[in-house]
Amino acid sequence: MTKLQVAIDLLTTEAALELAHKVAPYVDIIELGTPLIKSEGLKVVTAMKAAFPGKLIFADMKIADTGFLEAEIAFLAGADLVTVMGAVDNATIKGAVEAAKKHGKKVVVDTIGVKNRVERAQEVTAFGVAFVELHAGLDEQTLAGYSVQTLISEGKLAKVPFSVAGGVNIDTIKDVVAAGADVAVAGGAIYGAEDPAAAAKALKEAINSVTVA
Ligand SMILES: O=C(CO)[C@H](O)[C@H](O)COP(=O)(O)O
Repeated sequence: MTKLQVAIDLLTTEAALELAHKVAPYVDIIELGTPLIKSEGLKVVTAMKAAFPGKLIFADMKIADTGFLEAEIAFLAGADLVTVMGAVDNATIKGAVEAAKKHGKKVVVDTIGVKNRVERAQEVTAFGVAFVELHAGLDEQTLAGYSVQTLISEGKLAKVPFSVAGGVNIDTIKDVVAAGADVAVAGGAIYGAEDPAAAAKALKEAINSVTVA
């Protein structure tokens, strides 16, 4: 079953916790977005894990260097999953995976800016990462011609564990599930909704309505 991940791209711990309390019944993974972590520090990760010990806490660190060190500080703060950039040196990804093994946690590779996402997804999967995030960032999503369908097609081709992130919403989430994604990531479609709980519930129901062959 595809998991639903809420990406919290808000800027304060208070706002993040308030949103998480509304949507937690419908999501499997709570992501603390990169701007949130940069704004609040890793104490937001600690606060979220303390509030939701039964949820997977995803720290979107977007690690680009010192993979072991940066992954370890996020794991020690309470993260279950951390992101490392797919575009960086393999040594950084392998270092983060080593830290994950030491702490019994997981690494996700984020493919923002990667030219050949399918090939890179296959390469980094061999390093022992949990899954690869086929991802178009918030800036890329504003460019003319952007479509989340590109990421969905790449997921089908890659044949490795993957998530899709980049404007996933109620109109596209069933395609994400049908493509075999392990995780569907929704940020703006939840925190930007008038009723975030209703939006998260609808996304979860859409996931549940799809049976993957
Ligand atoms: O990691 C991110 C930006 O770098 C976002 O959290 C991710 O893209 C999901 O948010 P949205 O659904 O609004 O695109």
